[in-house]
Formats: sequence, structure tokens, C-alpha cells
Amino acid sequence: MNVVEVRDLTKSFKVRKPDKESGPIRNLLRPRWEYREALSGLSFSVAEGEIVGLLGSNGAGKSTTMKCLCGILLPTSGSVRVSGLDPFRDRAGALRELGVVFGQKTTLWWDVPVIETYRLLRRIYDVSQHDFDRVLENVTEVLGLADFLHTSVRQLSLGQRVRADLGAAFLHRPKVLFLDEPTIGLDVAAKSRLREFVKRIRDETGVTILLTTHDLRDIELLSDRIILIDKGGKLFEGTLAETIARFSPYTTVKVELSEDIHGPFEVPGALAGLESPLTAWVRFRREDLPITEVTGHLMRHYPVRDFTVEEPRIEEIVRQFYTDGLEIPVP
Ligand SMILES: Nc1ncnc2c1ncn2[C@@H]1O[C@H](COP(=O)(O)OP(=O)(O)OP(=O)(O)O)[C@@H](O)[C@H]1O
Repeated sequence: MNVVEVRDLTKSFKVRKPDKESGPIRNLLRPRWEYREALSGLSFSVAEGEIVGLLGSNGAGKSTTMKCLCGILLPTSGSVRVSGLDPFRDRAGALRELGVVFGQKTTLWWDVPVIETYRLLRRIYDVSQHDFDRVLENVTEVLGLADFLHTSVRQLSLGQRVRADLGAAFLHRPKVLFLDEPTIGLDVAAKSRLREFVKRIRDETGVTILLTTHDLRDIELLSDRIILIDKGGKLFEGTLAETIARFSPYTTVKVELSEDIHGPFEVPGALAGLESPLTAWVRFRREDLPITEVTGHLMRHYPVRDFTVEEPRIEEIVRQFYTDGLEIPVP
């Protein structure tokens, strides 16, 4: 079942059109307007229990999509549904179904202990004391909140604050979590802990997660599937394995030889060559040539001391998308 549905979503913003001919006073008093299209017919869906990474470079339309999904922005056209509800027209209903965490902003009250915000949220969401106690026990354990549940938010480290935010987003047991840059600004250890928590929450509760992030490790370690957007439209969507197969269909094997070879270094059906007298490489399309065939050929025909297989990484593919666009690489 799809918990998030986005269909032909467009969103335009009315913005002042700078008129260089007119002076600043005239621009202020008689502004001219134009429309900036942030989303231009975006469609995607997220199934129950999935973690999907929504990716795109700056200005691609990720935040605008998230805001439409939270009911903060009214789409210009198209539709969004969260658990079957229109988040703009039925905001209260939709908000019960979703929890939101912004890595850059907190939803917690700054001056009061974390537990006090949680108690207030219990009343806002009308969660029974029994359910609240059960979920609180669970998030405290999963997110490791016990040490700072009674500390005011202003005294927390960034990593603790984001974990407390995650707990707050989860108190009413939403079906969907929107995580907007959840690991931004965290150090390596805190990032890694937070990723573990997110994975554990999903595995233990089956919550559906839509994630935007610029951290490519978040994508690699958390997402089941990615959706790449650019200029407000979808460029590609697929599981991590599909993305790798589509955009990086080649594998490279680095070979260490135990002695010089006389003659060329060749593997049928692959590109291959010597890097130095005792090191060589083989590059081949995984779809055309099984790796066992390549390694078998190497072992039979060359004095191989060791070899390493370099599989493509999703991180590299997305990095390439950010820098060069989506071209299928040629070996
Ligand atoms: N309130 C607004 N008024 C005018 N234009 C806006 C507004 N919000 C977003 N935009 C424009 O819409 C486009 C998409 O912006 P959006 O913030 O959704 O991108 P993003 O993918 O979240 O970028 P980033 O990674 O930098 O956060 C951009 O061109 C942006 O300038």
C-alpha cells in the first residue's frame, strides 16, 4: 500500500521581477511580478515501511515537495496524499499521520526539559496516558534519551537535540516520518548513531520514511530507494541496486601478480591492461560477463597473487549526478 502519493504536482511562487531600468523607489511602489516554477509535474509514491531518499541539487524542489506534503504549501496543481488524506484540506487529520524532523530547526521548546515538550505533545495529539507511556519507553530506549530527558533543550548537544526531535515526531505513532536533512551538522559518530536509530525505528515499527539529505552516506546506509529530482521534475527513481545497475554497470578488478608476465594482459569480453609490471586491471559490464568467469580466466592464465573487486557505490553515482548530470558512464 502506498502511504505517500504525489501526482503531477506543480507549485509556482509569485516573485518580484527586478527591473533594472526603474529606480529602487519605483520598484518598491510599483513592483512587477513573475512566476517561478518550483515544481513542474512531479509524481512519485512511497510504499508502507519504505525509506525513500528524495535527492536533488540546491533549488531542485525538495523542500517545496516536503512543504506540500506537510500541508504548509498549497499546490498550484496536482495532488498529494498522506495516508489517503489531503494534507492541505485536512491538515489536522494528516498531521496525526505524520511526524516531521528538520535537522536545521527544532520543534522542541527551547527552555524547558525535553519531557515537558513531550507531555505537551501528548495533549496536542490527544494520546492516551497509557499509549504515551508505552511509546515514551520505546523511544527512550531506541533513541538513547534517558540521560537527557529531563534536561532543557538549550543545554543539549546537536546530536542529542536531533534525537529528542525524532522522539517528539514519533510520540503519536505516525505512519509516516519526513526527515529533512536529519544528520546536518552532526559529527561522524553522531551521524552514525542517528542512522542506526532511524533504521531501528523503521525495522521495529514499520514506519514509512521520506528523507531529504545532501549527505550521500545517509542515502547509501538508509534508503531502500531513491528519487532524483531536478528543476522540479523527476529524473529517475529506483532501488539502490537498480540505480547502480543503470548508472554504473561496470565492475573493476585490480590484480596483483606474483611475477612479470611475458605478452599482453587480456581478458576476453573485458577491457584490461597492466598498470605496472606487477599490477593489472580488468573492467567489464556485469550484465555481459559474470565475475566468476573473469576471476576464473585470471587464475588460469596469469600468476595472480591477489585481486580486489571494486564494486560501484551509490555515493559515487549520486555525486556524479550532482556534478555532471545523469550520463551513463563509458568505461
Ligand atoms: N517561498 C518562495 N518564494 C519564491 N521562490 C521560492 C520559495 N521557496 C522556494 N522557492 C524557489 O523554488 C525552487 C525550489 O526550491 P526548494 O527550496 O524546494 O529547493 P531544494 O531542493 O529544497 O533546495 P536546497 O537543497 O537548497 O534546500 C528554487 O528556485 C527556490 O528559489
